[in-house]
Amino acid sequence: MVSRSNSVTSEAPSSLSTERIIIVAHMLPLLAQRKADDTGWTFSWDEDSLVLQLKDGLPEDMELLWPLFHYMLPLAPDHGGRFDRSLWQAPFPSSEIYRTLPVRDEILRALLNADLLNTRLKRHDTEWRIGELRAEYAGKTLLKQHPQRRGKNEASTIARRINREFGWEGYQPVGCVAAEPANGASAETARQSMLVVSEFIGCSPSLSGAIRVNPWNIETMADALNTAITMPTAEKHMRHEKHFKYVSTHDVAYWAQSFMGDLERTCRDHQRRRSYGIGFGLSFKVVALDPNFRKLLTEHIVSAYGRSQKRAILLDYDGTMITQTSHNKTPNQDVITLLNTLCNDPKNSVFIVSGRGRKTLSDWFSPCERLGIAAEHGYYYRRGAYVFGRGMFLGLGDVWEDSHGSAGFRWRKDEEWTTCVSVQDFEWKEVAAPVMNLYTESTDGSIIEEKESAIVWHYRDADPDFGSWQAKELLDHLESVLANEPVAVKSGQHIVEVKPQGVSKGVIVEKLLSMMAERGSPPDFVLCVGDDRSDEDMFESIATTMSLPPQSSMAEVFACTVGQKPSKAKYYLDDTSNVLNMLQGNLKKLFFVAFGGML
Ligand SMILES: O=P(O)(O)OC[C@H]1O[C@H](O[C@H]2O[C@H](CO)[C@@H](O)[C@H](O)[C@H]2O)[C@H](O)[C@@H](O)[C@@H]1O
Repeated sequence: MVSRSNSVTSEAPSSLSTERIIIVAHMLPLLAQRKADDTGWTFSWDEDSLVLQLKDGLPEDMELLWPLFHYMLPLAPDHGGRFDRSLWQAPFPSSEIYRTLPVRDEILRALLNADLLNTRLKRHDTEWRIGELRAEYAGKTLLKQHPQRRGKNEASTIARRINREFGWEGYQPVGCVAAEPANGASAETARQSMLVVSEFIGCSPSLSGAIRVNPWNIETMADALNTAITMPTAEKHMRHEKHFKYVSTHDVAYWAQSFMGDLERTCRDHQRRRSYGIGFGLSFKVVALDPNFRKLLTEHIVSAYGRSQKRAILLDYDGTMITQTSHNKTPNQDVITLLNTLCNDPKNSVFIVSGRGRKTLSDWFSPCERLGIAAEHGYYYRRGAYVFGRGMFLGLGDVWEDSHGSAGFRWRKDEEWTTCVSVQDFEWKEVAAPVMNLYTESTDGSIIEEKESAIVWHYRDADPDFGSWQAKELLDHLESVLANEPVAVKSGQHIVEVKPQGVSKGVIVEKLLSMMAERGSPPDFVLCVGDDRSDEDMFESIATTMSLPPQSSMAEVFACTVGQKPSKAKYYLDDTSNVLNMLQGNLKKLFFVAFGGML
């Protein structure tokens, strides 16, 4: 709280009597410093700032509260990053002001640590603004602009009634009101009352029959009042009915209940979850993870791997087999050798499941004879020749029998590509491309990649903040212009992609697993590793597919994300080198076991 100095601390203003508080300038930026003992914050401003000028004009018995708690409250969930029921309900500064705040990063980070955010105008802010508007309007403009309304005193009659009922000495909530002649305030009149609301108040979008105005534009405000007064009665009835229906079903109890319900739902799993602080400095964040979410260690997987006879190994490429930041994305010799070693085990069916194009992937993985590839998020996949038993050719995939008589299923690189869904119409590309071009023009460092089934906007080399800002805009823009097209607009690692509906890594993985089962080789071991949002579709689909027949009920499933983050996968590995080590570690351990510990 502030009294006569130009600094303020973050202690709660509990002793203040609300009648003596004046709220001002809640959009003014401050200098903020964390206290040396880390118990809170100190905020201050320049001697000649507007806050002090305002304070100087106050009567002696008034105190000035700069509503610091608007900014301090959000810092609360940041303390220790604990997940109590933290909720934040306070006005948020406009983006122009927010950008100038010295503590903007801390505020944002703390907000992200809250369980629920609800930003609405509080009552005292509204009152403060009403006060300003009253002074500005003083009831003059409607009558000046619409002289035909002069001499009619219905507005002031209603205003007097409301002021009598809701005002107090020195405070009159209504200076001028929009309404038809009161006619004895009958029920009939009430059913045709009109609303003129500020576009800035929270309920404005909910009241669809109201006339919305920018209250700072006196002329449009006057026009709106006039429109409200002169509107045909039938239309007023219709608008009133809408409002009546809405407010009688969405009353205070409804909002309170729905708000508390949201909070309950968000916090339901808190007792079970474990919170981790991840990262340093400004990239520090707290994530709440399922207690069963754990690091995938070789010992978790190696015995299941050893026991199994038909393994499906599904690997994403970018961010999983190669780091997202490396300039040269071509797989190195270690990756090729590892994949070949995996593929050469007749018990393994190994797939790369990637968003990349089929040409790139088949060039890169040409040394891997037996590797299955799903390209463009599974739109294309490469089928192998199907050989039943030893050497009998059937034409789809490759089933073999080893010396112990167990059957397997493998892919061959020289086979035809096929598509997982049939897409006839790519005309939407002509709508999407010009929109992407606009964003490429205005975002230095961004480029467009045209794939066979999809178009991708890349912004990895753009300014990081501006790039992700533009990506959000582009996503919205594309979703609206392509709303009636059979496409999905998705964001990924520094990309925004438009692809045909029904194409996802989840769909192709389901297809691959089902094909193995249909051909008599349901996998009894599934390992799936990926880092990106598109890989979450694989994790979800594996969980569903493997829980249903004809899949083996004994199958062991290891879905693993790269990076410790909320995921549908049960396991995580920290980075790509962890992934490669895990795969190599498995192979080494098995080799070691197979050769009686002679490695
Ligand atoms: O499914 P993935 O194997 O993870 O592939 C997804 C996308 O990979 C490519 O983009 C990625 O690499 C780019 C650099 O080569 C990088 O700028 C981008 O941020 C990465 O996401 C590919 O170009 C996309 O088409 C794939 O969807």
